[in-house]
Amino acid sequence: MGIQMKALLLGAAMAAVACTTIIALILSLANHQTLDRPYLTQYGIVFDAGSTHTALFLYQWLGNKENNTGIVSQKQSCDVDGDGISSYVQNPLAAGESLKKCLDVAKAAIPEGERKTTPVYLGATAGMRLLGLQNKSLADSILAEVTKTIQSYQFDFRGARILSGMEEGAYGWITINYLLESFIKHTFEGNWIHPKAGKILGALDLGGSSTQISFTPKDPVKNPDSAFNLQLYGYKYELYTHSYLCFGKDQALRKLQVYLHKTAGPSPVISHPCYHVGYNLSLTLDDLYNSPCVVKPNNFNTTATVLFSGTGNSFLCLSLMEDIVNLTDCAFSPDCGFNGAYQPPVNGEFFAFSAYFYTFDFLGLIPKAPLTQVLSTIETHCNKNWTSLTAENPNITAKYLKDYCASAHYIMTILLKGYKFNNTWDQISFEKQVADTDIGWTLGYMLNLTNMIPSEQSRAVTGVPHSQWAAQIFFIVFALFLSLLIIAILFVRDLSQ
Ligand SMILES: Nc1ncnc2c1ncn2[C@@H]1O[C@H](COP(=O)(O)OP(=O)(O)O)[C@@H](O)[C@H]1O
Ligand SMILES: [Ca+2]
Repeated sequence: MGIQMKALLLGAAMAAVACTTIIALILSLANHQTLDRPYLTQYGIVFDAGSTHTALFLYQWLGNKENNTGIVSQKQSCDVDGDGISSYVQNPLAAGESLKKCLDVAKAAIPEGERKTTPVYLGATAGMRLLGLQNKSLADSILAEVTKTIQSYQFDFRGARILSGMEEGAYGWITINYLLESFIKHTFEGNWIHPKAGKILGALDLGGSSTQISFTPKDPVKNPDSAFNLQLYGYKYELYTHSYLCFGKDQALRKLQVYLHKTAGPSPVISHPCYHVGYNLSLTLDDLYNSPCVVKPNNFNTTATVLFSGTGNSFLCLSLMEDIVNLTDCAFSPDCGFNGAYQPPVNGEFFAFSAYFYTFDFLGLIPKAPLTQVLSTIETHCNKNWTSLTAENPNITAKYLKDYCASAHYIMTILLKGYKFNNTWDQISFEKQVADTDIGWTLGYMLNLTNMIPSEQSRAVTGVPHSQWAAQIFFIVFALFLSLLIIAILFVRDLSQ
């Protein structure tokens, strides 16, 4: 081949490489720009109206009119002052008022033009579930008041309602697996792939009034009351989920106080093995029995008081837990949780959040610790006297500090003996957040109600995140440079021959 022909071929090759690169760059830039323009950031708000307190979560994602499937993250959260909305039985109006501070925070965080299209949901959990069972009209009037307050803001209000226990469990499971990209994974090359089925995580949520367990069992769920079927990104999941009403941390510890009261003698001073030595708690019988989760004695004197006096006996505290958690009666044996509930054997890894996390975080056992260390840490903690415990933890409110010993033993009882993690303890991680987003049911709830998790895979393609766009550009430039280098080397070698 003549020198002229070689030069011509070389020129053509270089032009081809340059053209391809320019086209790829333009396509990449166009893709990047449609997704990264600030006005395409969309927002969504969910209130978690829990039994002990309400929190607002503000989510954001990049989206456009045609494709509402951007990657969702938490922009901000806000704690509502005061107790949960179910505590406003005497003054439902004030339940509505209590939300204003956080609604103002959200309003300030969302650009004015986006507020009208920002969906707002309020979901209430076990506190309102219990109130609804006791007095439906009172629960409805609280929901009506929170509705009025949210409607007075210029957001797109989409309703305030009480979630069922199954929904609460399933949405927590969706949140975790969405954040961990277990349903669909965004690869470096820009594709969405279905990760290995084995990487789906289970969810363990310990609230104040109820507790949920949700996971995909190895075998089909045998009890239809606990099966939750989902189709996400073209894949079907059969979830086992169960919510134990009245077995949240606070209601369980209330059951324990009532058990101690009912089994104690006539003395108004009752020993409490889960309370620290030196800690005393005085309660009227009205307060003690003021819960739909306990059975009131006949004709009791509501104004009489009892004094729970801490004895700091870790062993006794643990054994008492089996008096409030029924581990024996079950019609589905051996497929049982606790309290007679059906449960297939636990499967895979789990994230434990909410009060599971708070308790283990306080004890320094996060994200996971060997079982022997967990047991010895709990014992050491329970044996501390109240004076030294409060001195060691000046910034922790007594409201929580008094209960970490009892909560820890309650947690160990339901995890090891209730759900039967006794051989799979190392599969549980105690977590609060994934990718700066809180773990709870709220994100899963919003993703579901805004149809942001398509059931078919075809709609799953979303925007290209900035980091990936940068990587694409880098590779294109690098490929161009490499091609030119190779061509130049060939050319120089040819000339010198
Ligand atoms: N810092 C903390 N330390 C210990 N427990 C906490 C802390 N913050 C919250 N909790 C507990 O987390 C639980 C939250 O439950 P919540 O969501 O209000 O109820 P539910 O989910 O049953 O409606 C409560 O038991 C509360 O006491
Ligand atoms: Ca909760």
